[in-house]
Amino acid sequence: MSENATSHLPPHTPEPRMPVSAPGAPRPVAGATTAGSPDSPDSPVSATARDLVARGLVMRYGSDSTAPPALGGVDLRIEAGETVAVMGPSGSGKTTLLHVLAGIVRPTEGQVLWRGRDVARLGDADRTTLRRKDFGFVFQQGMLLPELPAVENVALPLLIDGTRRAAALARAAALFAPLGLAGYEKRRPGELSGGQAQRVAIARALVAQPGVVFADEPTGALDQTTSAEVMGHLTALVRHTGASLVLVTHDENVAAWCSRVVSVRDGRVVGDARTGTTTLHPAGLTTDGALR
Ligand SMILES: Nc1ncnc2c1ncn2[C@@H]1O[C@H](COP(=O)(O)OP(=O)(O)OP(=O)(O)O)[C@@H](O)[C@H]1O
Repeated sequence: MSENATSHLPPHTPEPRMPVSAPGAPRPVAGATTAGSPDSPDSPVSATARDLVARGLVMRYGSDSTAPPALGGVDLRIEAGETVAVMGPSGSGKTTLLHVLAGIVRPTEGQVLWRGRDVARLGDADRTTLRRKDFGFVFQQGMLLPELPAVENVALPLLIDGTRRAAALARAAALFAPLGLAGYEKRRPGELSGGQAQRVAIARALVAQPGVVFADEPTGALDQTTSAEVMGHLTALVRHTGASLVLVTHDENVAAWCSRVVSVRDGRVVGDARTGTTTLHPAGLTTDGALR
């Protein structure tokens, strides 16, 4: 990512308030510090309208009230600009938590507050609009439309939202150089490597400048080197746009790119730690945590 390339990006909000670390490998999660009381969803400390707040989330699939719930009472505040990895054993509720926070499924109990509204209680149409305008998504398999060129895949959220075609394609194309994809705009997904396809998916998730990006095992299908490259691009771009990131992963190397790690077990949050990580681009182009 070059400075010239990033200058094509949309205007961005100020960088999040994180300590700065040197470029290079991300810091290990083992060096994490325990998050303090400001993370309590009820804490007024540093609360902003762009925080995503979960209160008392309970999720039961099906009607058996005696079965253990997938979420057993989750309270969480994700501050604007934070990059949060959600970790935990298989079946612990990570994906359920991500889906509830993103308004993909409704919780059995509890609230998800975003910009003064309870996402969990919005009607279907409002939740769909919210997911389209305010939230971006990256999944393990990029879920790109195979028949469309990469740039049209990226432009899709804007086109669906009514942006004129030329403007949508221009905004989409502006993301290719920062993601190291210059020249790949017209390739179809089948003509891209796994890592390139995931970078296209990242561009699509960010093109509408969402407030929160949700990513479920975004590098789960990639090797370690490609995974690090994709995570570098994802976290750098998210921070550049001022969005928050909520990322589900099993991989500590992936979690280490995030500024905070939330551990989930049996549907409950059992750990919450700051890693101190900020923008760590693989190319080491920044020394102050900012993309220019
Ligand atoms: N659609 C569903 N219907 C019924 N039960 C479900 C559904 N989705 C998840 N569950 C159950 O909810 C619990 C939590 O599942 P979830 O997928 O959230 O866990 P996870 O931590 O993301 O797991 P993994 O790491 O294996 O993806 C599990 O017991 C799972 O079987």
